[in-house]
Amino acid sequence: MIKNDLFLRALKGETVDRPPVWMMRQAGRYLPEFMELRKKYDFFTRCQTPELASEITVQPIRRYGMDAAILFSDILVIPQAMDIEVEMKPNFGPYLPNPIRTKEDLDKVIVPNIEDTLGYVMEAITMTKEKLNDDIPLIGFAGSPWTILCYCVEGQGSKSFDKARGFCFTQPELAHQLLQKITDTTIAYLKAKVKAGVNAVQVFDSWGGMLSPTDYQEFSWPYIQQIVDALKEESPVIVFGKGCWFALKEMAASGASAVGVDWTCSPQNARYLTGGKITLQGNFDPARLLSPPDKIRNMVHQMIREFGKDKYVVNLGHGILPNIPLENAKAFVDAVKEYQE
Ligand SMILES: Cc1c2[nH]c(c1CCC(=O)O)Cc1[nH]c(c(CCC(=O)O)c1C)Cc1[nH]c(c(CCC(=O)O)c1C)Cc1[nH]c(c(C)c1CCC(=O)O)C2
Repeated sequence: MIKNDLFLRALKGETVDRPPVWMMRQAGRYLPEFMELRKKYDFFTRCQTPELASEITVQPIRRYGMDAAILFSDILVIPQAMDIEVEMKPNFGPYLPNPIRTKEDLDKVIVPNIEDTLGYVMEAITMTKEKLNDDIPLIGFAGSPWTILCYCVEGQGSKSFDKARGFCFTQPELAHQLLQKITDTTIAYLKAKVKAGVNAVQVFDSWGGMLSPTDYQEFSWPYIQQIVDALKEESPVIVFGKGCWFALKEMAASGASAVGVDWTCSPQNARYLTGGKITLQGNFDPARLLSPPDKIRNMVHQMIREFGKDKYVVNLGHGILPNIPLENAKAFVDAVKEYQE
């Protein structure tokens, strides 16, 4: 039994005194105690060493007391496990030296055995659960197949992922084969995470908003739906798509427990588009955490009033920025905890 189960209750749509709060990318981005570890260990060493990954996961909890923890890892451990080389270059971000562009490239991509390739993630979950001591739930995550394809084809981050979209539109059969391999791997991976102890899973479709609504229905949504179908009996699933307000209706009807919203969609519009029944998560503009703490407090209270305190998880509309002052992140979490109707 989890002592503070506010987050899990909100995912079930139960009535709560105040909504739960956590922040996307809360682990490993802006905390000084994280920057210390970052100096000593490279990125994938941090991911692959359960002692480090679990420590980084609980750092923000110790400091701010969020209502849920998210496991420190990365969405790109999936292509890595599929035999696609992934590097994390300092001051550059992800770099995949052999991107997938042809049938020959695709044929080399495997659907791996999860225990053999990603067993270290399960060990990190076990160790994190021990550290959390059942105080709060632990969230596991994966990228959406489309978002993973973006990196596999582009070979690096991008403002518009033109090569990835071009690959889908010139070689759609190959694109669908790659998306299916990623989906099969992701389903096995998330099931293993649930078995290892995570209490909910979130699918990040960070680049879904790069697609037109029509192309989204072809290249992103069906694969997320497969993941929801495969996981929903075993765990609550949160679906988050950046820039995907046009897909909120499908997301709400998918069987997911909650739907993430970014800050370009108002709470009222998000409730309208999702039909008012499903739990929503979001949607504070991450750059708004640069406002003074008093302003943050007022804006958070306003946001809760607009979403409503029930069927709601307070979060940012995307990941926290690395340059957010510590007291501003604290003001965000505290504002939720002091909220009263
Ligand atoms: C698109 C995406 C990635 N990774 C992720 C996404 C989806 C969420 C989103 O849209 O923000 C998800 C992610 N990445 C990381 C987490 C861990 C948990 C957490 O941050 O709360 C999570 C949930 C650690 C990380 N992943 C990465 C870092 C920074 C690198 C480092 O610490 O050396 C961390 C802490 C590297 C990474 N990984 C990725 C990029 C683009 C980068 C470089 C830029 C950046 O800092 O975000 C891919």
